[in-house]
Amino acid sequence: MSVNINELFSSVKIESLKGMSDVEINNIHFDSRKVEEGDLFVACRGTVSDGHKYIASVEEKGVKVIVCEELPKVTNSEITYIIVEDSLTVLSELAHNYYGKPTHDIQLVGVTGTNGKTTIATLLYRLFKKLGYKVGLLSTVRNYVDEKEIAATHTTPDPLQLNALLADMVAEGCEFCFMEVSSHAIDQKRIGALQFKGGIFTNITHDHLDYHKTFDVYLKVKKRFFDDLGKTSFAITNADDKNGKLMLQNTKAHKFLYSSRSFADFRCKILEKHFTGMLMEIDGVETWTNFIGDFNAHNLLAVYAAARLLNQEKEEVLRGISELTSVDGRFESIISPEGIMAIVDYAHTPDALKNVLETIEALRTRNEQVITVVGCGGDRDKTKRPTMAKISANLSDKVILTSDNPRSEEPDQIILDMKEGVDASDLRKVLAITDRKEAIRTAYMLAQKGDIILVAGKGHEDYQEIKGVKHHFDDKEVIQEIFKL
Ligand SMILES: CC(=O)N[C@H]1[C@@H](OP(=O)(O)OP(=O)(O)OC[C@H]2O[C@@H](n3ccc(=O)[nH]c3=O)[C@H](O)[C@@H]2O)O[C@H](CO)[C@@H](O)[C@@H]1O[C@H](C)C(=O)N[C@@H](C)C(=O)N[C@H](CCC(=O)O)C(=O)O
Ligand SMILES: Nc1ncnc2c1ncn2[C@@H]1O[C@H](COP(=O)(O)OP(=O)(O)OP(=O)(O)O)[C@@H](O)[C@H]1O
Ligand SMILES: N[C@H](CCC[C@H](N)C(=O)O)C(=O)O
Ligand SMILES: [Mg+2]
Repeated sequence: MSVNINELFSSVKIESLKGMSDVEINNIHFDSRKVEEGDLFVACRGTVSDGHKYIASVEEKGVKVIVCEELPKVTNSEITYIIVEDSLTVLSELAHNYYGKPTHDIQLVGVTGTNGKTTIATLLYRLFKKLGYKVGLLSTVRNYVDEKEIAATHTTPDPLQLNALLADMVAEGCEFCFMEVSSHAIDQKRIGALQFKGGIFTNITHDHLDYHKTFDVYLKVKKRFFDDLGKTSFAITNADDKNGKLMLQNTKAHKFLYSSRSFADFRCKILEKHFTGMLMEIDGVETWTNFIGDFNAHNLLAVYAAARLLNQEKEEVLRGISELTSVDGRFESIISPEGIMAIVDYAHTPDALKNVLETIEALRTRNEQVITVVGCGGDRDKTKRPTMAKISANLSDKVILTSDNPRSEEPDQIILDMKEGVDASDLRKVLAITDRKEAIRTAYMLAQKGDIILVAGKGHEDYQEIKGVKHHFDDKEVIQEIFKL
């Protein structure tokens, strides 16, 4: 596709320009390795490197236009240089323009928060499919352009992939798209130019402090998503989260609260809890749901609120919600022939782990043991390691500390970092087995009929990244093999 740069920059603030202003380009790239002759390159400053360092290499490849924050010392007269204040912001605008401003033709709803994004976005996608619409989904687990599945590499894709997917959805006739908005995506302006019909806030607890450094910065980054919503959008927040209301403090959007308490615009109550589901009262109507855990009651209420604000009929929405089932790797249970229950859950933050273990605790009927198998990812927030081990030991009868995705780190060191957090009185409950499969096998050997094994942290993931290499690994597959199912 060839595009004139005047069209491409129609909505973009340019600081200065050197070279021709009327040029046609083929593609936009922010990675020098992908640039081909006739393309436009946006030099972005990143967390590890700086795109400005690769300007010479894209010039050699025959790039036509370079967008940068500062001119290189030596410029090439055949190239147009466009100087901008912030390349990342401009990249997202160019991507949106290049793909025909897709969010002007689809109702886009973003979900942000530490936990619950995949659950809510996926359930909204499934609900709207049930309601008869063509729908798009952008999530950690997978992306969908209506029924066409596209593998996901990030929770929120980069601006080029993101807008290409949205344009695909528009071309396919999708009326709605539900997407996860990660804090990294807000900070890196991946979603910069998108026009959202609505935003949903789930909760904010400890995660990603490796990237954001402090909780306060993390909070402000999340809030920016709501600050930037337009006047005709809606913003829905969890009033039961300590920072729920703060998120909407400066938004121009119409504000709505969801909560288990009576003052909220959207309310729910849990009437009964079972291992197979919960009987809830949602907006005054008794509704059976196939989910368990107070956190899932909040997730379902957020789904309900968004569907209602997107003008869907109350009864149809509630009927649809009662038919929904759990999302891949989120509280999925597998029972062994002798009656041992394994639960696979993507809990990879302290709050998620606490919620899942408290949910299990609330459902325990006899003296079953709870055995938790858990690890923490390498090259990510190290400060959550001791807390996750402490929570596991506090709320389980036995804990096997193991590997998650160690990435480039030493697996045993991650386990040691975790173990530091275990209370002295709980140490006797804790084993350390580096190999995740062996850890799950040991949990099975320690378990008896009726016991519950929680395998936390990897959920839907089908790989384990050790020393930078991804190996096939799927918690559910491993459990099925060990259970001889
Ligand atoms: C830390 C982080 O988020 N990094 C993301 C960021 O990369 P970066 O800009 O920091 O990359 P960089 O290596 O510093 O390079 C700077 C610039 O130089 C360019 N470059 C670099 C090398 C080269 O040879 N040529 C070249 O042009 C790069 O393309 C880039 O534009 O921008 C890239 C494009 O959007 C992302 O792919 C990349 O995600 C990395 C791979 C990643 O692992 N991110 C994770 C942490 C992430 O984003 N996670 C969240 C989920 C979190 C949650 O669950 O809540 C997500 O949304 O997936
Ligand atoms: N509303 C919630 N509040 C707290 N914990 C939750 C909530 N919903 C889900 N969880 C827990 O968090 C885990 C991750 O849920 P989910 O994948 O929906 O979150 P996410 O926000 O998409 O995570 P990620 O940041 O990795 O994309 C679940 O497996 C469950 O343990
Ligand atoms: N979206 C999360 C995924 C963590 C999943 C866990 N299995 C790990 O690898 O650390 C993150 O980027 O922190
Ligand atoms: Mg997710």
